[in-house]
Amino acid sequence: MEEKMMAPILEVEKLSLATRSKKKLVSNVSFTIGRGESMGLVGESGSGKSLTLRSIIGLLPPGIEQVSANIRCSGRCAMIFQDPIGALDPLCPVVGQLAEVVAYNQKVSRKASRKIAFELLDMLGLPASLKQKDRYPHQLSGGQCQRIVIAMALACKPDILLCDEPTTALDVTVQHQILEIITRLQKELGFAMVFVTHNLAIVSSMCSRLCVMKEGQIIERGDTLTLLQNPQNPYTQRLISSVLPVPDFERRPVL
Ligand SMILES: Nc1ncnc2c1ncn2[C@@H]1O[C@H](COP(=O)(O)OP(=O)(O)OP(=O)(O)O)[C@@H](O)[C@H]1O
Repeated sequence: MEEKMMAPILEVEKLSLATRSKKKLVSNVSFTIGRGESMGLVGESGSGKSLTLRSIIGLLPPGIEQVSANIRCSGRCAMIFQDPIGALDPLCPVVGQLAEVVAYNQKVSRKASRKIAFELLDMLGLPASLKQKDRYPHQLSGGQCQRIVIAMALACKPDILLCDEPTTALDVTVQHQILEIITRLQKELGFAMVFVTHNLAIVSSMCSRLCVMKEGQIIERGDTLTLLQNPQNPYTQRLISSVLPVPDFERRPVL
């Protein structure tokens, strides 16, 4: 089923990627994202989700080549990676790093960039103490580092945010807080989103549309809830049936 069209902010047409030795990694991936829209990208490990996102932002790893693609992005694009600590420079205090991203992207003075960085700290619920004493990434928790990374992405004033499993490395309660922050910010700032995850509960609550990838191709796509309720492709059916149900503690017999 082809997706419904809003004013597109991103169009990916026939994206194919391969290694230098011509091993196909992503084949003919196409999708369109409307302004403010959220699309989930799910599928087995190694199916090409991360490489698809990296292609859009032009950050393919060395050794991977774009064989074909027509990518049209009519706005600013930012990306949040899976490993927040790895995404930060370990040798540079975090507020300094954030201010640098602000200064570079918003073309403002050093002083103004620090002020904007402080506003972003507040927006992301980071400790006010960071304003008095900056800290290195290893001195923050994983959740705090991911908030810094999100703040950096927002400093680019993105029209589209690419999220590559942004909560996978975090514990479940922090995952929930980060997802709430992303949802709130999307409502406030109106950016579109492509959200890569293995978690179908996350896509069902955050994404109106869903693409399922397998072996480098999109094998099924559609409105998220319709697709999850009525998957057509046998792989999607297996993916959905492999989700563990929440235990029904009420009915569990007392041992
Ligand atoms: N730098 C690289 N060099 C060679 N092959 C790579 C490289 N990075 C990824 N690949 C291969 O490309 C394919 C797609 O990888 P990708 O990281 O996009 O998968 P993914 O769907 O995001 O997986 P996961 O859910 O585990 O993150 C995989 O077969 C992977 O082994």
